[in-house]
Amino acid sequence: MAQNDLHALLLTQRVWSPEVTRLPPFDPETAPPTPLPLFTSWFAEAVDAGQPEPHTMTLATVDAEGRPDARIVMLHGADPDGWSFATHTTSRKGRALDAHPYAALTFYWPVLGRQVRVRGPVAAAPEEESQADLHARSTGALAAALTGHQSEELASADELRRASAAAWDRARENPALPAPTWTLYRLRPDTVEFFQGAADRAHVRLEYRSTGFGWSRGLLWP
Ligand SMILES: Cc1cc2nc3c(=O)[nH]c(=O)nc-3n(C[C@H](O)[C@H](O)[C@H](O)COP(=O)(O)O)c2cc1C
Repeated sequence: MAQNDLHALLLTQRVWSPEVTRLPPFDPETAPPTPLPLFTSWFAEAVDAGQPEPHTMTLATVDAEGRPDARIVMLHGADPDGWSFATHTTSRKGRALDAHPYAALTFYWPVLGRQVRVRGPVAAAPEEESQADLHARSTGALAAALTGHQSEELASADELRRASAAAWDRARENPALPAPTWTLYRLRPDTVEFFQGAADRAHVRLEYRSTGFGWSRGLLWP
């Protein structure tokens, strides 16, 4: 596609068209004093509104050289200990988290014009907990974890097909097989920001800030 076509196409695109998006009012005065209940209710509302894959999020990290990177991962849970996700310690993001154990998560739920941003230090869960979390998931999740080598250079698509087929066999034969580098991480938030889009663009941004003992809250200009 020529550059001009792309530019023209971009100009035809809209965010929050009324056919796909409902923009609920959000009064920050009525928000709970801590971010977790609000996240939980916004997540349930995204599910109810038919948001595809609401449990996927962007995980942003910073590597040893101070360079940022970001990719999609799945949310495994959110509770008073933090927001959790799982990956290989040996992957690019795993190595970045080793160098800088601090990350940002971003959720985008366009059916409701909502974004949630969570930032804070990240810690790996104990080995047994990581493996239990993996074994509670699907055979495909275990097969993918057992395939391993995440982020390493791949010589050919054939090599992956063979490794993946062998991993599926092992996962089916032994659903309790450990995937040693697969690790559950928890991000304990310093800040959690809730963004509610508004048709007149006077969007609401409510940021919760951890004080170490509890939470303070404030609005941000959109
Ligand atoms: C919808 C979706 C969900 C994903 N979930 C995960 C996940 O939970 N864990 C994971 O390690 N990679 C997941 N990935 C793959 C990552 O986006 C990424 O390609 C991979 O983890 C390698 O990233 P890295 O090289 O930055 O470490 C997912 C990708 C997509 C598109």
